[in-house]
Amino acid sequence: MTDSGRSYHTIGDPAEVEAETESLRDRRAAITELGDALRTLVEQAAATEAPADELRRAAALVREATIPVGKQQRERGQMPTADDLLGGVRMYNPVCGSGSALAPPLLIELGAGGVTGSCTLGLAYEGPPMYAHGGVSALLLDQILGYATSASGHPGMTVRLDTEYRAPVPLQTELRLSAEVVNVDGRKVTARATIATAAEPDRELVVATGLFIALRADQAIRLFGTVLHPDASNPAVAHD
Ligand SMILES: CCCCCCCCCCCC(=O)SCCNC(=O)CCNC(=O)[C@H](O)C(C)(C)COP(=O)(O)OP(=O)(O)OC[C@H]1O[C@@H](n2cnc3c(N)ncnc32)[C@H](O)[C@@H]1OP(=O)(O)O
Repeated sequence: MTDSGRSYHTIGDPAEVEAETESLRDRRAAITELGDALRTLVEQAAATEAPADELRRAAALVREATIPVGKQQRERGQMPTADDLLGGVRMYNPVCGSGSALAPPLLIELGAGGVTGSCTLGLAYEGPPMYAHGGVSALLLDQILGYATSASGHPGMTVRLDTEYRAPVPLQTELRLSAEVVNVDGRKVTARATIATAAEPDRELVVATGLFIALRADQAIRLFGTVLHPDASNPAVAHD
């Protein structure tokens, strides 16, 4: 991989490939390190009771931190160079990505017949006092439903998400999510997912049913062509 990280699917000397792999691993570790620091910042900023002068000092430090991070930015049509779209590596996914300050992150594992997830939501995700915002629950559920449909061999896009809030989701509490595909009808895939606490995994706090539609080839190309099929029109592809 080049230092700029623009191309790591290279074929060549094994030693060089190993070095590239190590470089990619190191960059992903650094992205995760920054993500961890940002998550701590976001959580502490949501919980802070510090006085105004301390908050202004912190704001100045954060503004300074944006300088090195902002130096090399990608465009919308470019995948992050640390990602592996087909391999399922999405470093900045806002639910699972270890590089995303927005992601709790949700850790997802593939299991027999479905997928399970775990995370703990801090005060930054608060909706009703002490409990998670309902939109955050829907976000987690949409993601794990998407994983379940993909893992079953029927990837698609969400066209409908029905969410039933049975009890509030507590913050600062280890959560367990699970999802499984319940029906496949041509391009339409239906899956069910739940949120519970780790302490009471059978007590369903939020239950969602998602309808996913598998994209036709022409739709996939129309929506994602530049990133799925890199060519000369794709600014994400290095031509140097
Ligand atoms: C391991 C790695 C993991 C990786 C895991 C990654 C997980 C990511 C999870 C995140 C998922 C997302 O957020 S996805 C982002 C949010 N979703 C979107 O932006 C999707 C926006 N929607 C669309 O672009 C479009 O609806 C398409 C392209 C998906 C489908 O369009 P289409 O092909 O024209 O579909 P269309 O003919 O209208 O409908 C096909 C069939 O579905 C039905 N249908 C369509 N919409 C609905 C609906 N809302 N409610 C009920 N039924 C519907 C129609 O009646 C029809 O049934 P019949 O007549 O055939 O019976």
